[in-house]
Amino acid sequence: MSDTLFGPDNLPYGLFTTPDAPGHRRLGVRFGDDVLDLGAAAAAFGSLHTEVLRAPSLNALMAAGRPVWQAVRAEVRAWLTDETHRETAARHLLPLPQVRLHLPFEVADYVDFYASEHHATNVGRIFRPDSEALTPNWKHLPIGYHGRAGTVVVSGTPVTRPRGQRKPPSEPVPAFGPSQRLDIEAEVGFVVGTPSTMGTPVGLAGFREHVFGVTLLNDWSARDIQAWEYVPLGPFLGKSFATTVSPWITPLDALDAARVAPPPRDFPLLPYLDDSAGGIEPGGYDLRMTVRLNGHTLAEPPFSTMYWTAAQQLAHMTVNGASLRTGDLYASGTVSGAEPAQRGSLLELTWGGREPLELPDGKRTFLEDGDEVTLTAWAPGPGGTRVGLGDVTGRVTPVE
Ligand SMILES: O=C(O)/C=C/C(=O)CC(=O)CC(=O)O
Ligand SMILES: [Ca+2]
Ligand SMILES: [Mg+2]
Repeated sequence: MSDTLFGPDNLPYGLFTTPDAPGHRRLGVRFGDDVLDLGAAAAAFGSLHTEVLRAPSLNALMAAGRPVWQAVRAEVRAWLTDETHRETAARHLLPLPQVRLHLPFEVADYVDFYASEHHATNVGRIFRPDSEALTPNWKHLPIGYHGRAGTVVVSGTPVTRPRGQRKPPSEPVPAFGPSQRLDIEAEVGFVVGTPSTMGTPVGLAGFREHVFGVTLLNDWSARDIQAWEYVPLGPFLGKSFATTVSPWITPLDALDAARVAPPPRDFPLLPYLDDSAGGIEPGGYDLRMTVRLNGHTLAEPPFSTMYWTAAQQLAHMTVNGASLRTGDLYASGTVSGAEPAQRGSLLELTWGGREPLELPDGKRTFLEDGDEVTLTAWAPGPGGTRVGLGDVTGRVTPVE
């Protein structure tokens, strides 16, 4: 078990059904290549938290708050690892191939940030070659936009090629049709558990109290639709057709050994974003991501290079008094490192489609029908172990 990505220091949460009871959604914890049926195990062990663990989504546990998250995590770990409990727990373990995984929580609001300096610089150069790559606000606040919560889907859900308006600069009027520049964005999503009160901002120190866990996320993006529609209000239909998340939500506590300081800041930050003061935990996470297209590795984006941290994004998102709801999902923004092989989108990897990638199955700029994209990631765990994030996969299907 020591070299698994899903050992006793990880224990991510998911939601599953079995073929004999397809309508009965059950919470599970991944352990190696098995799923622990949480509700059944909780009842067998007489857990105080049986009710939230028998709920048909993660929202009840997420809303219960950090003390309950910590208590449940300690219990589950004991069930799976203590000699006295293992026999009982084994009765509630199911092999992964025998279950179907579902979107594990009800998404409330969905927000996407733009926090990689390398990504933002690359996109600025590609989309706005005649302007400064970074806008004047970029290093003073984490830029974000509101996405579409209802089209967040679980890994494995097919993604239909979106249709829309597109207008290359060379054309006088827009045309309508299937996107010809369908892209991916390799991101990390943060899932809010504990809600907050309207009018009361959540400071940097509130991150651990409010954020339940982490998921990999693919922010599918139609670059031709996006480039024509986004001025002046930002991304809209170019991104709202689908966003894929992992079926496994990794608890923040599983990523403690992966915490790192973010890159040095180029400007002093306003107090509500300033994490250089004493007493604030390092806000970065050392997550090593891989992007694959039809099995070929395209890039290895390093999350540790993100300029803005998830704690700063949460503080910014609430500084105006906006409240948090259980199930709010906010994404980091595309993760791109300094090296070309660390870029988290095809837009950057092919420099706007001008430099096709040479793959074993031919040249590639943007996604073709039938393409399958997979994001994976792991983080350093305690004592030299590794903590895996759940994979995020999606295949592009043609539009009728
Ligand atoms: O700079 C732009 O015009 C647009 C950038 C994006 O694609 C928005 C986005 O999703 C941000 C990100 O993933 O980092
Ligand atoms: Ca994005
Ligand atoms: Mg999206």
